[in-house]
Amino acid sequence: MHDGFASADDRATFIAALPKAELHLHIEGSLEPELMFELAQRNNVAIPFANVEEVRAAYAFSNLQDFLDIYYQGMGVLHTEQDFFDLTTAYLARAHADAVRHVEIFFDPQGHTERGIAFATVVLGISRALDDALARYGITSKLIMCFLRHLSEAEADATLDEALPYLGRIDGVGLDSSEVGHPPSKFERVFARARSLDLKIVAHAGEEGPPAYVYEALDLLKVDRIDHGNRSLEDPALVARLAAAGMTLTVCPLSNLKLCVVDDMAAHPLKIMLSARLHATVNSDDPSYFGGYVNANYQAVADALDLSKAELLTLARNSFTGSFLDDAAKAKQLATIDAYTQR
Ligand code: HPA
Ligand SMILES: [Zn+2]
Repeated sequence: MHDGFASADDRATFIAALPKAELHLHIEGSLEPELMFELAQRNNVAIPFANVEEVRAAYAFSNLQDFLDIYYQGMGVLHTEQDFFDLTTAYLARAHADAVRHVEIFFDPQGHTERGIAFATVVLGISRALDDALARYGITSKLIMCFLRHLSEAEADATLDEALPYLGRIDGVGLDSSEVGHPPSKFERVFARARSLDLKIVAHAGEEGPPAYVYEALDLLKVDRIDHGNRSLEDPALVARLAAAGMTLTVCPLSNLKLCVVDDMAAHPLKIMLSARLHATVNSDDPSYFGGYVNANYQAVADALDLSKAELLTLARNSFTGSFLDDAAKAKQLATIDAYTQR
């Protein structure tokens, strides 16, 4: 019935402990309603919800912008270094429970500096939690600073200036927020500067935006990975190019469903991506808002698309090969997958 598995339960058990990396996770999107209330109280911030149930009920989105409006409002409860530490620590405990061995975390500094929170407060809180997770769980990490694409390139440039003292802890830069109307070309110069600083480069492209935005991410920003990339499938030449380049796509199934990028999980393109030899990975994006952490994402697509053991192993392997770990660390992680398969 399920290729490589005796039953659906057997597959769920396999997914639960499968060693994996998460490469597309906005730390602000892991803010659970319970912590939102706790921090609102701690920092004396008013929130327009009476209880956790009201917050969850507000998480019904018909597109990316619907979500972003509530996401930027939610992050308003984060004020102190301890808040960012607590947020990141809570995510890492969930990641550990999902057999995540390596994480590459996005953060949105402009969502905080715009509100008067110091850049240092954000980076120091997040990175202290990342250091703790290495000691506590052995989870390794990279940190990726995203520019908000609805803001100007000059503002992104100023944010890169603010990051300069912290480049020892920041591994890459990304591009997120409202995609349509804000093509990668708008940020060509600031990404060139980031490359000159030896930062890794990623960009959200082809989530709601057209294939042309994916081409721009490749040709103008010179990305090392594409975040989402779903709409690449509309352009066979682009698919062939991404496959030939071994370009990793960080795909987010529950996000795609909640933001109506797909109408139904059964219509999710993940299996088509794998058949086209695209280096797809599975990730949670904003797990608190989209209804599940990384294993829930694997499980949802596995059920809807009846993924085989071989496909699940490919996804987990892709998560390490597409990571920014060095070759020795990648080899070590891939060996843990081989050992897992042979149990
Ligand atoms: O899925 C996303 N897309 C664009 N911007 C975002 N910021 C947080 N999540 C997202
Ligand atoms: Zn994202």
